[in-house]
Amino acid sequence: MIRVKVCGTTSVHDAVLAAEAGADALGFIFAPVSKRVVTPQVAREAGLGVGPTVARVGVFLNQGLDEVLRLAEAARVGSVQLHGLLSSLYVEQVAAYYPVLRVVRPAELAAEADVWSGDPRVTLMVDAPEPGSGHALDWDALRAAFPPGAWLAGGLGPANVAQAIETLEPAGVDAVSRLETRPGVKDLAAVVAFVRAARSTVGPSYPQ
Ligand SMILES: O=C(O)c1ccccc1NCC(=O)[C@H](O)[C@H](O)COP(=O)(O)O
Repeated sequence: MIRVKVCGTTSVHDAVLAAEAGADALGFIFAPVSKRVVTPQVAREAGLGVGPTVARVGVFLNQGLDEVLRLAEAARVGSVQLHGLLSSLYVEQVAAYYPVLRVVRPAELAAEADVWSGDPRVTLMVDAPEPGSGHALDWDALRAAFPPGAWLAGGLGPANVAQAIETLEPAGVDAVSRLETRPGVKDLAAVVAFVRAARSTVGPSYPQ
């Protein structure tokens, strides 16, 4: 079944709302440059508010190993999502502590898929070059290179997520800007519609 992640959660209220809408995972952004940055304390409280079945993911952009591990621990997230220009060694070091969603641009996909193929600690997520920008990718152009098990992000929302899933069969989808009334504040109707639209698809045809 397709996994659905709602990113950019900045309050306990929005975390509960997304969980009730059926999200499998919530993203908490700890990159200081983001308009959706959240404190580890709020992320931790939000995690306690949604119960044990909703995964919590700490989201980072070009941040040092110590900072990633410190914030992830303080927030009690279960996995981390790594954006940016990062060495394989760095990703390995983080993966020694947390399962990693490694975010790659379309141009980097083939090389990164080679590096991480068969490594259960690292899952690829293909996203637009600027995270959280709402820019959709050219799914048809990605079709040949999209690896089984990878996730998809980039401009996904209620109106296009089903089409994206049908085209690329990702293992999971992730979105933020099309699910907000303003940066960092969730639009309940959009979150509900996004989860519903993703679930309306049949999901990946390969074994998970
Ligand atoms: O959204 C941000 O502000 C952000 C900033 C820095 C690093 C990551 C960020 N978001 C990460 C996400 O997982 C987004 O959901 C993903 O990039 C898709 O965003 P969108 O195209 O707006 O749906």
